[in-house]
Amino acid sequence: MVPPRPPLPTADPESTDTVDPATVEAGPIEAVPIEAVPIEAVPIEAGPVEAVAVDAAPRAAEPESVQDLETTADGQQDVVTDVEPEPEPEPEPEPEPEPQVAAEVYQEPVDRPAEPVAALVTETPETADPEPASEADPEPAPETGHDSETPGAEALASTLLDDPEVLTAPLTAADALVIRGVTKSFGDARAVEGIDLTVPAGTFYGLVGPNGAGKTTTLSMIAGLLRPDRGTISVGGVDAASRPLAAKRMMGVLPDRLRTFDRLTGRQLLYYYGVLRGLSPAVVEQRTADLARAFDLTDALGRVVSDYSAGMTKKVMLAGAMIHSPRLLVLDEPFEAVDPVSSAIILDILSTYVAHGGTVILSSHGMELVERVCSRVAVIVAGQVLAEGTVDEVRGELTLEQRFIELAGGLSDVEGLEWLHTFSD
Ligand SMILES: Nc1ncnc2c1ncn2[C@@H]1O[C@H](COP(=O)(O)OP(=O)(O)OP(=O)(O)O)[C@@H](O)[C@H]1O
Repeated sequence: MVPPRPPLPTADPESTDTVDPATVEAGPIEAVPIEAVPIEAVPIEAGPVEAVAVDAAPRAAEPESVQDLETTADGQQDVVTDVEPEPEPEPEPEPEPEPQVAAEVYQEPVDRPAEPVAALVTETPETADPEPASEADPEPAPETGHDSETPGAEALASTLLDDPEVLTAPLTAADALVIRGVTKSFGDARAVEGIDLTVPAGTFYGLVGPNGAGKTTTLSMIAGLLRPDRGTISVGGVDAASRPLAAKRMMGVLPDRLRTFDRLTGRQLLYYYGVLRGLSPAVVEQRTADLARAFDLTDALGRVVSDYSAGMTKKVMLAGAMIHSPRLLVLDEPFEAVDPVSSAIILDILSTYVAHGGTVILSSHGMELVERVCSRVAVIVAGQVLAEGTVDEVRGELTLEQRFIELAGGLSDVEGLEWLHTFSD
């Protein structure tokens, strides 16, 4: 038998439990004092973070989240996180972060698992990288071997390459990068059409081509940011499709557009670049100081990256690409917007890095620069490699710029712009 329902409560004018809104007089709202609780920055121990593989998606539909699903060859989906984050929504008005927060990151270590990051870097057993995920580097901060205010490229390159993780890295292949038959379309538009490239280890390799030729698309596929429709990419002998984590671990990437967590300070950004790549906070701190001195960013480290100039942003992201001393640097337009002094320093650092066995593949529109520093070059036009080889082989009797213009189809017709000289005022 169903028990009888209790009567519904009726409004009692004397009661304080129920209130007739019509009878309530608005009173002043009292501010309630809130006890401030200090927010601790937590150093995160985590394995290396992989770049996101994004399927062919039109630019307009690029993902907003820093997390993306990476579908593996066997159809499994992995959640991976990108070192190069996607743009954040419009910044809300918020107090500027205190510069000392970054310092607290190092001073107040809290021994607790880094759930957010650990959860982001997952791999299904089917595609799991047989190598153990690199752990936080237990080594103390390495000696930098320099006392001067500005480290020389030699010292910096030695510091970066004198990393036990790198020395034990699995790269044994003579070729740092091998690309075969790689094709990529966006809808009906074929951006890259059956590209073959071979980049020997210890090479400074230049990718040149006119606007829209497919350079960024090619570099994005190498970096694991885009998935090729067809073809294979092998990094240091590791197939990037079947072992994406192992392949990405060997790379440092400067993506085409300067999208990053720009509400962090430069120091915080480099901290996360470092720890997400498995370095200990002490090593990150040391390398941050070295890189900041080299890139003339020391005074800017405490400022939020959104306040940086384009060149400064490029430099701090370049520093982030280098901080874990990768075998291969994949750099999209590293010198664009960078001043001549900084360009010279970056070139010096990269040249010394290459001289010590590192490999650089970069895209650039600076023919003179490519001609001067690159040992090999590929000219891409309309998604195809039209010339490849040593700089001497590619340019022949011409300058690289002349050869480039020739391969790109010559100078465009400037007829029809006579109206430009009529000066409407
Ligand atoms: N996400 C995308 N969605 C649609 N089309 C794209 C996308 N990315 C590139 N493309 C197209 O692919 C082609 C190659 O572009 P890509 O950015 O690789 O050229 P690029 O050689 O790097 O050019 P630039 O020198 O101007 O940077 C272009 O036609 C471009 O419009």
